[in-house]
Amino acid sequence: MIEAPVHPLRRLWRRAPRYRGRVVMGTVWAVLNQVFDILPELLIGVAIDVVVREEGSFVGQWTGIDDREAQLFVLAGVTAVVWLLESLTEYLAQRSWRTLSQALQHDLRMDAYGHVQELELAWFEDREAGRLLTVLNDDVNQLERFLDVGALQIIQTATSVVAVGAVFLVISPLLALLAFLPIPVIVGGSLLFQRRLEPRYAKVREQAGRLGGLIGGNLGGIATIKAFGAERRESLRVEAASDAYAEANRAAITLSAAFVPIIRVAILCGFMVTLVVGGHLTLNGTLEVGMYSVLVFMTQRLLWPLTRLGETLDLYQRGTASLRRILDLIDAPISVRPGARELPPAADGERGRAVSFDAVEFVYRDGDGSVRTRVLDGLELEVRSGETHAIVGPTGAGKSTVVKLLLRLYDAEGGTVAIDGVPVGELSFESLRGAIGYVGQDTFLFDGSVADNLRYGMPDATDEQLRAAAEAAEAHEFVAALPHGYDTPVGERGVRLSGGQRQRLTIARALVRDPAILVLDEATSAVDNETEAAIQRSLLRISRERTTIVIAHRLSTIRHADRIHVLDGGRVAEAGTHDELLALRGRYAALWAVQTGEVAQADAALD
Ligand SMILES: Nc1ncnc2c1ncn2[C@@H]1O[C@H](COP(=O)(O)OP(=O)(O)OP(=O)(O)O)[C@@H](O)[C@H]1O
Repeated sequence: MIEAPVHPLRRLWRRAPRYRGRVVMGTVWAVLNQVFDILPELLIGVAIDVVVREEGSFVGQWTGIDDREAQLFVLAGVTAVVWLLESLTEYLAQRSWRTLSQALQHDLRMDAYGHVQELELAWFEDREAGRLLTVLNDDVNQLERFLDVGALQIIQTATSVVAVGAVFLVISPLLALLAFLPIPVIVGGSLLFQRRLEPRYAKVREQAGRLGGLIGGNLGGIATIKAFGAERRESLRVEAASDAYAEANRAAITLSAAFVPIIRVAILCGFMVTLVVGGHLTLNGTLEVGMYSVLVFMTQRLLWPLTRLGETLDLYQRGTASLRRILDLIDAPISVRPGARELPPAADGERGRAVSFDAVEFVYRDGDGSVRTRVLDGLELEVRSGETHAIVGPTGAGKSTVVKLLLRLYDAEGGTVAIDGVPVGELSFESLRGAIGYVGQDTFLFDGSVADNLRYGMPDATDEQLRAAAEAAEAHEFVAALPHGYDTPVGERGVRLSGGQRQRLTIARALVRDPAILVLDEATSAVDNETEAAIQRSLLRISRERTTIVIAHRLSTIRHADRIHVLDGGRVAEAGTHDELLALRGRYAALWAVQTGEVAQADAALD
């Protein structure tokens, strides 16, 4: 049996018990406010009653005051008190709902963002960052609007229908029946509207997400767009997405705009019935004049707020559609969860940690679990503490994947990845990732100063530690020459620095934490010869004190490694020192011949 989906408001109610008291209080203020809001209209009827009925008036009987002038003063006093109470409860209701909506939108945004950060990398690969941004911003704002305005409107409308209905019933059950006749039509029509509007709003949100995703992606890749002269093409794509968004909105608006005029007709019928039938009853003496005027006013009170039902349902629709997306994001299951263990203290005199891959299997999968790419198939690899190992192999062999499994950016599907014998899955993320200094292919820097970026993995690092790390990565010299030294802003993603400078800073950033294991994934792939030589020199220095794993295409950079693993077909095809591998005359020897051969040919061409 398929379980019916739980309504998003119910899901919210269940997950936010700390807000329940505030929702109840906000509702109480809103109900009281509506009651005080209706009372002045009753008082108008009472005033007319004073003028028409002389001594026998309601106020006269109730207070025992005969003088009609005095009766009017009493009435004015009561009116003043009612108005004051109406204003006060209005203030309290508004304040309750608005502060509630602020607190809730903040919490939901933070819950969603916090949860998204916990999700594994594979989850992000199936989604566009811009779409997530839309949920975290637009959807949260939409919900805020509903709580600010819509929730209050719903409570107020419901209260006024019930309160006015009660007054009608007391005064004239016949007229109550007649005045209420349009209500089923209005409510039924509204619900019908709502049902037809819902898919249209879902489409609007969907298109907003697509548009956000496209623009976010384009702004991130603006340099590539410019380099390929693709501005016009991208403008057209954004235009198409923006058109689709406007079109989706148009479809929703066409329907929602028709709502109020249709409801007005129903209200007109109810109003005319009260006017004519009530007037008739008054003329033949069945109904007091004061009562008649109360009922005419009350019909307005009863039916007019229902014209807002369309707008309210609009807010409700948008709000719940957004809430569903936010809650779905918060409830997205996390599949790569941290363990609870800490790494045991390093053995005496050991500066590094041992790393091992034992029969490791790994497959990249699509969101539905189907195989996208089979990468590792029984990988065996061991790095002893303090040694420097290199992983080489043809492009796409799975070298980067190996280190991503070590960092647990993904989880292996079979076999064990371990540090000092402890499977990485059992370690807390702090312990695991705190032990590893990772320099990826993508030299991502954050908007901030050089020092901010260096401190990223260790916020309380001293200036001396930053400088030592920068020196080890041969970055100190160029940083010192920047206009503000370590305080120079690097720009978003480090755009104000050269590729080589960024590369050296990312190495320094990893070193600030003095990690037991240093992982360099193609750290010299995008740099000039001078930078490569600088990184080579610093590598020799920094790798002495820790375990180092280097992934490299240029074999010259890793020829001094303690051991080189040649990855092919999902496993280590050959392993040994540079000399041993050359002697083997296998894959490595062939790769080496190609690379050195190229150098020899280039040299020959230059001669
Ligand atoms: N997120 C991903 N989703 C699906 N397939 C992926 C993903 N990342 C990598 N792959 C695929 O997995 C294989 C191994 O990728 P990996 O990046 O580990 O290779 P590599 O040996 O580091 O390559 P290179 O030397 O080009 O950097 C490749 O075929 C790649 O296309």
